Amino acid sequence: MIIHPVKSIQGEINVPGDKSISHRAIMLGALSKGITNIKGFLMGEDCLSTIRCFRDMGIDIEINDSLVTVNGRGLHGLKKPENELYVGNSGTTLRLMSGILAPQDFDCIITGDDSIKSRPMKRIIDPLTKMGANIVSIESNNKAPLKIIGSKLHNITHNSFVASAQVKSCIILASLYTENDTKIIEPVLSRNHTEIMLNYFGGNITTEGSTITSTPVKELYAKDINIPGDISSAAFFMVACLITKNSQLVIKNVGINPTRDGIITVLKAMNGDISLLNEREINGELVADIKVKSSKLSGTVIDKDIIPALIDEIPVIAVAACFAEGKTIIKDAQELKVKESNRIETMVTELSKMGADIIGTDDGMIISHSPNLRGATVKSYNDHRVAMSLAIAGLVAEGKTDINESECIDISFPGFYNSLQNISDL
Ligand SMILES: O=C(O)C1=C[C@@H](OP(=O)(O)O)[C@@H](O)[C@H](O)C1
Ligand SMILES: C=C(OP(=O)(O)O)C(=O)O
Repeated sequence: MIIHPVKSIQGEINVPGDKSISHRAIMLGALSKGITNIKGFLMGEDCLSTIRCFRDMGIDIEINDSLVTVNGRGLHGLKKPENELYVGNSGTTLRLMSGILAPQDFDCIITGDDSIKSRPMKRIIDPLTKMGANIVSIESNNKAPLKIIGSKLHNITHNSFVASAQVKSCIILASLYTENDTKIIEPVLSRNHTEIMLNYFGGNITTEGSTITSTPVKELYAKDINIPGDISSAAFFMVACLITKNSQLVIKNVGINPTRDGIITVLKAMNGDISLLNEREINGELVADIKVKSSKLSGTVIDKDIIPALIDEIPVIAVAACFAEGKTIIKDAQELKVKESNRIETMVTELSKMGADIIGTDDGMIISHSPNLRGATVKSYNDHRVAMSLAIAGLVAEGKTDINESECIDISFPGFYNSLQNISDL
């Protein structure tokens, strides 16, 4: 992908559907009795991987333009897949599905691409094993491929060492197949889309602080779902607009769930001119239009409790930080090292090539005011968020930015380049 500097960002856009909610809509639709119609589903590769896996387990899922219809077969309706389940690049698919597979009455193998095979799975193997699951890491390295031998599960109380919605959701989904309450205690409450959607489908999940209690129910019931735009995708345009002169943008219909809205809090703390319009609730999720204007940013400290609410946005926050007076310090974000790439290493390496003053630390980055970025040949390490963050930097760099391995953007944001063209002179 080639990016040239733009004069300004203007207009109104929609971003594709929320990735986390799209995965969950397929999974819970499949496990419910009846038909779930999904509007606003993200047709990105990760979510299509979730569809493929459920089709492989006998779930009839139709895609008609932008409408996805899941013919749910209830909690006990999945069939043994004929082949290995392949999740592609999607950590969410692998970790959430493991919770669904562990209590089935069949065995299967679940695997994915090279990036997936390098990501840690002990964090789900341990609690699932404590629940009575039989999971074998085939290479004995606590990573995928995993062989999951369906077993009878029981409830647990799990103190999670990491605020991870994938770990939490994996355990909640497994707990649907137990008899008593399961409790999960998180260090900080992570994104709660699973809890919201399960309750919407007739489940029984309660949350007090960062303790989640799942009370098993006999059956889930299908319901139609409207998925809002993904705040993680909107983040790229929010930053693009803030750092480009004479710009103003409205991003319509974006999910602003408080467990996801850290990007808004942080960009406002950096002096970003951001306002929320038309706030409303759809299927239990908060939604708004986000209005952004070019701003003179200042540095900030991002740490502790807010990290889970903006974990996927840190690569693009690093770009914003180059344009902020003073220093921006990002701490307590070790989780960045175990995403699609080591996002501390990859962002530091590639943004440095463009002239950013950025230093990697063990748990984050320190970025100093370095607004004179220059175009360069950079690469994404096949990490969609890295590719898109570098593209945003390219919009305000001098000269041409050539991003290698940019196809991975389709994982979460098909049409990203066209959207940029729609709001600028790119
Ligand atoms: O549950 C989810 O949908 C996700 C949770 C987060 O991962 P962790 O649970 O590993 O923090 C996030 O980074 C990922 O993009 C999506
Ligand atoms: C980390 C991400 O996704 P996943 O864990 O599902 O691969 C992401 O989309 O940034």
